[in-house]
Amino acid sequence: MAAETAVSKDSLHIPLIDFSLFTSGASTAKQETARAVLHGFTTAGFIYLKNHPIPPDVVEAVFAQSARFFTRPKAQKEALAWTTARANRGYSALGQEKVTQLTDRGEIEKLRDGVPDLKESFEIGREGEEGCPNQWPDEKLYSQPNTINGMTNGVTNGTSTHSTSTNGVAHTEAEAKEFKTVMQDFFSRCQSLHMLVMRAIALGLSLPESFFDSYTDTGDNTLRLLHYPEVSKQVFAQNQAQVRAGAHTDYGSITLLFQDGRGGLQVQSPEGTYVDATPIAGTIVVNAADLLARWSNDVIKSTKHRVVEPPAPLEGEVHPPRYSVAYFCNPNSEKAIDAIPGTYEEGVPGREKKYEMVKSGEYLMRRLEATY
Ligand SMILES: O=C(O)CCC(=O)C(=O)O
Ligand SMILES: [Fe+2]
Repeated sequence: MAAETAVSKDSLHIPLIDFSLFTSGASTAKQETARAVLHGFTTAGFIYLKNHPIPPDVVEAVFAQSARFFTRPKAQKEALAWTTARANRGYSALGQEKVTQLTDRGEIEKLRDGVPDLKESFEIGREGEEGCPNQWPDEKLYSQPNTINGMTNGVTNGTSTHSTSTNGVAHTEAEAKEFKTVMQDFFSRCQSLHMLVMRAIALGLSLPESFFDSYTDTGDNTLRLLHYPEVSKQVFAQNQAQVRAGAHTDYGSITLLFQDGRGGLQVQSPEGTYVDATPIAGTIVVNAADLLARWSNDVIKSTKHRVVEPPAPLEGEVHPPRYSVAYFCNPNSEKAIDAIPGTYEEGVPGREKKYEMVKSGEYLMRRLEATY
């Protein structure tokens, strides 16, 4: 059987799918798996994948590098700051981004001032995109000794052995290079997985398996490392509205979400309640996002989700930090996105095409500009 169940509550049923049956199964199993993937996206908007092509040690290395990155002194992280929606790369401090469904800037500002999200993040985009360099620590922090010398936190100024320290543990230039290597490798593995999941969707929709390939091969995607710092239980107790990340939908085609074991991710059920999307070791949570919902004439669902106080019983007063890694996939930015064949029928009431054609990159930019 292709699918077990990962989450089942309040009419929200998120399947747990053995993806190896799609990537290397016999043709019947492959077809069934493709249907299960599509079914998950047209009902819950979410699936969990196990036996996927990204090896556990690769994911572990990404989490280790991410945790280490966030221990860098604040001044260094700020030297790698996220700058513009067009670039969409770099570091965002706690409370800077408020993910929300609102598009009015004034309303977003008000929200942000009220209850900031308790998280910091670092975003990495496709390498080599004209005018949008990644904010790699080895390039930005170590190549110009003066930049780093001006910072408040300890830096050893040697000619070839620049290192930076937090809590006595040095961040070396070699380590910064290793960070880049690990993230670039992971980025391309996730890019390939995006293509595979889109192939499963194509097959599930009875389209040629390669239907989406020319939409997904550039890799105009964003890798986001997320750190939700440790937080006292009191913070949640004192403010009912306090969350680690506010309820939102994602913008692009799909998101690949890797979470640690802490918990706190919740998905909105058809009944409107928020249901725990409990971590399952070795799996990837994959959700459909807004542009894919639009592209599929809303056959596929982009479901709201959020990150709240972890549900696990807590010893002591402080919730430990939580780390997650989200890989936001988008159709190639220059592609025109118009309803997928078979998801609409002109002249059939309730089945008409609902949306105008939109350019992928322009759609994403509009959404990002409203968020930051
Ligand atoms: O940290 C998580 O588990 C979810 C993050 C998320 O939904 C996002 O960054 O869009
Ligand atoms: Fe999200």
